[in-house]
Amino acid sequence: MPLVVKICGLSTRATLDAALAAGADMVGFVFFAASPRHVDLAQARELGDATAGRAAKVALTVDADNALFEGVIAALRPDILQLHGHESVARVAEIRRTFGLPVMKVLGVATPADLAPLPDYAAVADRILFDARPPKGASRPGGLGAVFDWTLLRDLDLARPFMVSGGLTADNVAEAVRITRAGGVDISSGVETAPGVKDPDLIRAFIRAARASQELMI
Ligand SMILES: O=C(O)c1ccccc1N[C@@H]1O[C@H](COP(=O)(O)O)[C@@H](O)[C@H]1O
Repeated sequence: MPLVVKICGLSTRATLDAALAAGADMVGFVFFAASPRHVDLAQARELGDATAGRAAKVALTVDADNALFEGVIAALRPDILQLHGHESVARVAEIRRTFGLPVMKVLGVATPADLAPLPDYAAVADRILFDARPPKGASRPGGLGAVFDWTLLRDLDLARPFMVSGGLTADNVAEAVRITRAGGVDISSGVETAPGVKDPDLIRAFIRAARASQELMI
């Protein structure tokens, strides 16, 4: 299976176009006001229209209520909902049922204990995304450029597709894929020159390195 490459936190037409032209499989848009990558609904509509079938659109939310989902879905028309907060297993199932869209639940990882809820989430989510668990008091639960110990995912036996994120760059993505055998990779900070400022050259370099990492595994 080809590696799924997601570029997240896109907020301008130029960087979205760079990600699409470079062959991103998924493009992510952040709906979380405290994030430097937050987009409003008008931006989401414009960026969503520009994506138009060239990649899967992912709406990233953090403990969102149904009203926010309704607005985001109407504006962006996402293909996947990324749940990056403390959504319970029941809430994940409810979101999936209510909005009729695939959901990708994020699990923050720092120690083996963080993987304990994995079977329950895997039973209700379409896809799992592993990210570094944010430090206490962090201003946001992701997009911090923090790496976790990928060996915690070694030999993972999961009945769902899973992706890895957290501090990925063009330089370390091959190692992350080699250790975790993830089916996909997701990046935000590692393709930026400052928080929220995406760089087309870094986007291209990351996608190239991610694709090359898979060739190394065959
Ligand atoms: O990008 C953000 O600001 C953000 C805000 C709230 C939740 C998640 C966020 N980002 C996601 O975190 C992971 C890892 O990002 P990074 O590559 O370490 O910067 C990724 O899914 C981002 O989209």
